[in-house]
Amino acid sequence: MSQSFLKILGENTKTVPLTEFMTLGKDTQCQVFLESENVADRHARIEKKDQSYLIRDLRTNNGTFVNDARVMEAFLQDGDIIRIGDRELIFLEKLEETAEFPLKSRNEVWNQELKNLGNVAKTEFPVLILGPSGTGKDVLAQALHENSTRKNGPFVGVNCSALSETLIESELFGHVKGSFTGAISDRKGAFEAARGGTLFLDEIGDLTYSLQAKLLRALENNEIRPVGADRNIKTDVRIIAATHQNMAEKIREGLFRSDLYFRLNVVSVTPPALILRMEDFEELLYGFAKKMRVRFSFGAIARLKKHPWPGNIRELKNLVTRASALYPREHITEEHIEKLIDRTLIQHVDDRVSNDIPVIKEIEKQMIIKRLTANKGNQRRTAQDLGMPKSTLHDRLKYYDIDVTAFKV
Ligand SMILES: Nc1ncnc2c1ncn2[C@@H]1O[C@H](COP(=O)(O)OP(=O)(O)OP(=O)(O)O)[C@@H](O)[C@H]1O
Repeated sequence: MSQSFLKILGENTKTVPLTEFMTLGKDTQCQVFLESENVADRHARIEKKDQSYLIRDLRTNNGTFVNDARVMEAFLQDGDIIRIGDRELIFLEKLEETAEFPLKSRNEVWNQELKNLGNVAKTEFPVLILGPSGTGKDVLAQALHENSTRKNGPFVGVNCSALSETLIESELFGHVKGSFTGAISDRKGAFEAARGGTLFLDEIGDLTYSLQAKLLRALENNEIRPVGADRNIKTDVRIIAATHQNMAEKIREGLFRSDLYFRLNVVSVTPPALILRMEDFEELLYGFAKKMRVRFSFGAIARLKKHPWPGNIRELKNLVTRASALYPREHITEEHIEKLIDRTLIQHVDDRVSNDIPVIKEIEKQMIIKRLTANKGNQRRTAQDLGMPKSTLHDRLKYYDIDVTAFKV
């Protein structure tokens, strides 16, 4: 029998290989340490019997559950869900093969998330892509589609902020002739157009409240009703949604329905701001420069690296496009850069970008917390992983009020 594993679900899901004999509980001596109030010190035991694994409850009050049935002992089968107190674990006979994902990063944290997306892509789960403008949410949505089992079906994108309420409703669900002024013939909506494929709902945070209710109904029942129609149509789409808005804030302000948010947010991913993944900067720059046939001097690149990139990858791409248009066949130097940098974004900090700043901070905070957790509070390794000097990490910890001792085990 090949190596079996236990996947411990939770905020920091981890997978541990099973040995001949393991105890599970909240005593730190347990091989599988489960920190939770409803878990007994020594709660259950898993032992290898012949070629199988047997789980035994250690006479606890709360009990041990396998696939929702309380058990005193049970042989485990691949995919069984074990519940102990409020912790859930999955028994895996072998690890799933990791599906490749075409997007990669030199930033270790982001690269790990991209790797996980290879597996996410293969599922039917909705994905919510959050984060600042220009970070590649659209690119990510397309990559998810192209690596899904629906890749031979259509990828249909709808920008939920671009049109009036009536037009968006018709854009999403379609309409029948005469249902509103201008509806001169029947029209299929995006749900229909994306049948068998992926529907990408961009700027979902801008969807009006009444359309949020209609979208929720469509997702819950897998059916839609075109505007003016008297019958529903079954749908067959995978949903990917994206927004640069701070959704927690929108929900708090009563502008976004939490029930729709939870439907969309089965898996969420936040591409980091460019400034937080500068390890990728040169590769991105060279990629754009090659396509647009411009060359940058070392001095120019050094100058570009000092720029804060509030418009993220889009801003970088635009700068290279501007360079190729303004200085064709020239070698771009530091002097050119001063003229090429888009100061409107830095000086006036337009509304979208200023709205993004809390999001950027939240992403940075979450990245720091993730690395501190993985490194058990080790600041040197955390700073190294995040590609920042230790002194910067200290400043950030103070700024975000993160207590490092909480991560030490
Ligand atoms: N990894 C990448 N490699 C190359 N180009 C990229 C990458 N990610 C994004 N881009 C380019 O950057 C630009 C912005 O990307 P995209 O439109 O996906 O961002 P976005 O986060 O969806 O922006 P918005 O929130 O404004 O819709 C696009 O021109 C895209 O082609």
